[in-house]
Amino acid sequence: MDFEKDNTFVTGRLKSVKYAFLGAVKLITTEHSVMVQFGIGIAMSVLGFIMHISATEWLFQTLAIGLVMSIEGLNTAVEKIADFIHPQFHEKIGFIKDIAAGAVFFAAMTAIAIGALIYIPKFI
Ligand SMILES: Nc1ncnc2c1ncn2[C@@H]1O[C@H](COP(=O)(O)OP(=O)(O)OP(=O)(O)O)[C@@H](O)[C@H]1O
Repeated sequence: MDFEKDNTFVTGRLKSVKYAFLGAVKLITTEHSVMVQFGIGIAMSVLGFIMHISATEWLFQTLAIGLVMSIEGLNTAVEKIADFIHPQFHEKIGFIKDIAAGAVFFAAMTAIAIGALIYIPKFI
């Protein structure tokens, strides 16, 4: 069955936002890795309120949470495409999945560094 694209400017954009929101809900409710990242994001936000972090610290923390969840979502999409186009073992599929996971690693290390810079001085 062909997918009919809505090319109207206003309704087309509104539908894109709706599909994007539904996609975010699908990510959070079906993907364990995204559930974990979402849970960590909520926990860090609660900690931010408890520790009364500054506006600048909120900016960096919010960016870090968004960065990790976005890259994790894209990594999940890459994994799904890879499994769809080639479910069997293939060296190149392994390489593609590894480098997509590597992108999550960069984002996660950045978030850990930001978290450490914000909270370690408050605990020592
Ligand atoms: N079809 C395949 N061919 C070759 N290697 C694969 C294949 N599928 C997975 N792998 C290897 O296994 C690793 C994990 O793949 P998988 O799809 O389970 O990702 P994951 O990060 O564990 O998934 P999830 O995010 O769902 O927990 C990949 O990074 C890759 O090295």
